[in-house]
Amino acid sequence: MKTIEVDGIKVRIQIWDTAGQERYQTITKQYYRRAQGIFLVYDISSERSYQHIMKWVSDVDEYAPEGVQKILIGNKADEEQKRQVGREQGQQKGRLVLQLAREYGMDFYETSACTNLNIKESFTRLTELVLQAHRKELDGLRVRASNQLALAELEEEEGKPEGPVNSSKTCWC
Ligand SMILES: Nc1nc2c(ncn2[C@@H]2O[C@H](COP(=O)(O)OP(=O)(O)OP(=O)(O)O)[C@@H](O)[C@H]2O)c(=O)[nH]1
Repeated sequence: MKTIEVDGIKVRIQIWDTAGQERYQTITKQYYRRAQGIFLVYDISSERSYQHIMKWVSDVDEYAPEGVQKILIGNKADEEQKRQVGREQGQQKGRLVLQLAREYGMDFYETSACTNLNIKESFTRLTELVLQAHRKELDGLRVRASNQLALAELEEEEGKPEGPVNSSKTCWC
């Protein structure tokens, strides 16, 4: 659990670090179901880790809720001398890193847990995206609720007898 401030609002976020290894996949997939935001992380010094990103993307598409927010992260940016995946050069089935991120609607950051590069920024951004999505969903619900209310009022109005009810006029004696 961590509390961060986004747009002046204090937000408590729960962070899960899922295991990357294949043998923990069954457990990992269970975490997707309740996720609101996901970082897809590769290691810039490992082309192999970048090649796995597409598999993570398709798992997220399959197991995470529809509106889940995703950010692509190239970690270990401090390991420049060991870099195998460039921001521009890293290829994933012919797509460059930035192209891949754009195609899947993901923001992209290079980070370093060692030097703290872009750590706060990426967490703040993901939280911002989750809040925005949440607000949109709430706005949608509000519009739908007020439409239904208006419809109900209209139906009630239509159900009423026309004109004012005047007891003296309805009396035949
Ligand atoms: N140089 C450098 N090393 C890092 C960075 N982030 C993590 N590491 C190192 O990379 C190794 C693996 O880190 P983990 O945090 O265990 O990676 P993980 O992705 O959670 O690994 P899985 O348990 O397989 O999912 C450790 O030795 C870390 O110290 C970074 O930004 N820069």
